[in-house]
Amino acid sequence: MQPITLALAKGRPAKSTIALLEKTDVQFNDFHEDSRKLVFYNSDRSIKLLFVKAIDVPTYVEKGAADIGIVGKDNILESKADVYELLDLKIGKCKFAVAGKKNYTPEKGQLLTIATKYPAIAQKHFDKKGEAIEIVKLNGSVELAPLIGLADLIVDIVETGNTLKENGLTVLENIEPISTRLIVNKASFATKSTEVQQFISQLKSALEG
Ligand SMILES: Nc1ncnc2c1ncn2[C@@H]1O[C@H](COP(=O)(O)OP(=O)(O)OP(=O)(O)O)[C@@H](O)[C@H]1O
Ligand SMILES: O=P(O)(O)OC[C@H]1O[C@H](OP(=O)(O)OP(=O)(O)O)[C@H](O)[C@@H]1O
Repeated sequence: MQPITLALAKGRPAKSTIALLEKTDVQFNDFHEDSRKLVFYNSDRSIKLLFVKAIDVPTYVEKGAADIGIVGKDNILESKADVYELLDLKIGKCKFAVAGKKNYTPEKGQLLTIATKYPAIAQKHFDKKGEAIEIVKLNGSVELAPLIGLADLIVDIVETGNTLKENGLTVLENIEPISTRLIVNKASFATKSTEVQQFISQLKSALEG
């Protein structure tokens, strides 16, 4: 058996992912999501875990720095990485949506300004609809943009809807559902097929059990 490297996204879904792994034979004994350590090993050192920023996970996997990645679909879509997506872990569930002020209606022929942390996803959504937009890239608190006239609308993650509600905004259009996914490097899928398949089947059993 060859060792495999797993890139796990920091952030909200990390705890649930580790809890899922704990239902398999894969245990990272000294792992803690608040740890400042970035590299962990399972007990027989057959799996090396890299604990990295979510948006970087698809890059680690595409470039072969990790064989497998566990990360939100939002980051997979935004990175446009060329990887295989093989399993939905059904955790970290939320969705992408276009949101804005209630009853927002643009002027005819108006070039919409969209604030978002996810420019590639926003661009793709409006390209599909054949609508030209201008993007304002923000790194957080995106809901503020329509309130202060920085943008007409936002493209962002919605989970409970509380952030929109508390800021007087509403979902105007659903884009697509998001959850945590398992991705695999294309070369590793061929060269480490046994190890990758074994890891995936363990996770599948944990998900079903
Ligand atoms: N309400 C939510 N808001 C944002 N992300 C969510 C939410 N619910 C689930 N997720 C998932 O959690 C991931 C982000 O978690 P979190 O916001 O903790 O990350 P982060 O490390 O703070 O990210 P960033 O550095 O981009 O702010 C997303 O990639 C998404 O897949
Ligand atoms: O529908 P809700 O349950 O309210 O969750 C959605 C909110 O959570 C995320 O923000 P996050 O907390 O990551 O903060 P940020 O604005 O700094 O990105 C997301 O960008 C929304 O703002």
